[in-house]
Amino acid sequence: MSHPSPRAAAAHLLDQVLGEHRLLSDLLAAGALGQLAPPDRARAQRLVTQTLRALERSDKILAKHLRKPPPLTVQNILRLGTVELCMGGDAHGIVNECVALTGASKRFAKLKGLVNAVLRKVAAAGPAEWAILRVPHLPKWLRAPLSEAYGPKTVAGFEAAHFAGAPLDLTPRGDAAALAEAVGGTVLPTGSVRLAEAGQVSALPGFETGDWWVQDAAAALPARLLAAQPGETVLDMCAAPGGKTLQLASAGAEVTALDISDARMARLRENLARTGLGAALVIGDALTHEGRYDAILLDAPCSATGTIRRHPDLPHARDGSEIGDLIGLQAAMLDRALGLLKPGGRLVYCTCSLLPDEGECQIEEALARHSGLRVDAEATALPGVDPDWRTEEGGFRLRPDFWAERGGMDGFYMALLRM
Ligand SMILES: C[S@@+](CC[C@H](N)C(=O)[O-])C[C@H]1O[C@@H](n2cnc3c(N)ncnc32)[C@H](O)[C@@H]1O
Repeated sequence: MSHPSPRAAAAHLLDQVLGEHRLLSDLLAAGALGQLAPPDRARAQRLVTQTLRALERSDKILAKHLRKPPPLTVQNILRLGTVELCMGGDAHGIVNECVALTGASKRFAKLKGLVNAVLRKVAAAGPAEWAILRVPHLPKWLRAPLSEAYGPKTVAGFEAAHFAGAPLDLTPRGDAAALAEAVGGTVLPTGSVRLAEAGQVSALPGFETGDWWVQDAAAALPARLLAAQPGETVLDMCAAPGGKTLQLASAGAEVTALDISDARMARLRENLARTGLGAALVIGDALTHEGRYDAILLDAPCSATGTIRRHPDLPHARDGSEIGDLIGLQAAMLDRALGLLKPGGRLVYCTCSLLPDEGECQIEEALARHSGLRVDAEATALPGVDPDWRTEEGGFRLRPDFWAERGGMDGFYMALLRM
């Protein structure tokens, strides 16, 4: 059986993201690139993410050469080819394969000539036009609420960070400096280790022995804020795939890792096995979970709008219509979690969202609902954390435009609550 080329696989993924509004992470987890060898898989993934990041630019360039948009599949082949051509790819190979991809389908074969003619024009003039086009904007459903919350200048900074993509961050299990030396990375002020180029993660030194795990520097901070102590009982309430569970377990806490998704829990199990760390795994609903804990980490399901650097499909696959339900779920989970704390217990609430409705506002509203609840603002004075990141209600807000010179960070909100 012949395997698809990385370009063919990337074009098919674009069809599913842009036509069926599927998330790339779901498609990949379901084995969308399973037929490809690891280097081809990495190449297909790179092609699709760079095309999604630059969609606005490619559409602008293509619009000059098309009287009306072709069917989505052909449009996606053209987008893929345009982005590759404008980013310095080999014109001959790109044009030929895009024409062949169009011809591979009976339905679209008649458009081979169009694809050939358009991409030849793009190859000639596209790269110069590309260089002067603006940084792609977020779609309106997200740009409007972000502009209202942060102002248009800050949102432009987010967009620049999204367009630049993300480096690879590792959370060390032991000494950060030793890990940085072993993998050729740098130690960030908050203790994560950053590599400019991801490469093949499983080939990095210390992968097999579980000396580190992949986790954005921003995502590593909620567990540091909770500061679990050896022997404490800690519930990681929405745990999978488990970056934060690993941090809590490596601090010596007795961790219960709860998540509703069987498939995501399987990844948590693999991560624990690789690192040799221990946690009790429970597949279940946070809203009905019982127990009593010294500390709880609630990394609630959210719009994930803080992770667009890494997931450029999200603004295109989503339209914001699910956010209202997510906000309701987050508040219900927060209330449930507070009821599971032992007297004097503490809870970190966090979301990888840029929307204040899923962060700052959740805390303000929880404080209004629960008398005796307070935010521990002093706890945000963690090593490497910039005081400017602190927010009025006592938590902190991380943004993709922070640390721009170092390669940015994911957007995140977090606060430590005490009963
Ligand atoms: C933001 S992710 C968690 C990421 C994780 N904490 C980490 O650091 O790797 C949110 C998780 O919430 C889980 N989830 C969604 N609804 C849930 C529910 N009702 N009960 C428990 N888990 C739920 C999802 O399956 C998802 O894994």
